[in-house]
Amino acid sequence: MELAVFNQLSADDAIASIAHCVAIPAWQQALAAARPYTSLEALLAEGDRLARQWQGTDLQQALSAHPRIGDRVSGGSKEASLSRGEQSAMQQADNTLQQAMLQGNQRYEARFGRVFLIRAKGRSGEEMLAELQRRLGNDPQSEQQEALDQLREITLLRLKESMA
Ligand SMILES: NC(=O)NC1=NC(=O)NC1=O
Repeated sequence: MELAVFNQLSADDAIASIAHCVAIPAWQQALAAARPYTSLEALLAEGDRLARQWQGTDLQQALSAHPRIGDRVSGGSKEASLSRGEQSAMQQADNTLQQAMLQGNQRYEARFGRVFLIRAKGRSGEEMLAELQRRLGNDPQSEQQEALDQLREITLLRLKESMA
């Protein structure tokens, strides 16, 4: 969408146009409320600033819209199609990698009590598995911060794409 179009939408339409970036209504509302933006850079900077305020509860809220890495992403929603694209590397993964990722995801969920979240775009399956193994060693506080950073990366990539 053109930035100029985004700037002049109604509040509800502006919120709806960026809702797929992350399932955190407060972020969507605040980003829409800070319009008009003079440039894409200004929009991305505000999206980043707002995302740096996220806490654990925001992470839980957002994870409802993020399928496990490697799971078949079903559904026709915009989020589901974005996830399928972002996680495309896992589609080519061989059985061994798929199994290792599934096992890693289950270990991660048992340890941290939530889905493992990683910015998948641009990463191979092997890279994501390595990151999963590394992060399994994190203490809960450090891991929450890493997950929040990854959520912010995914969100800003989606925001940038939607305004391209
Ligand atoms: N569990 C996940 O990390 N999911 C995802 N990462 C992405 O980059 N897109 C997703 O849906």
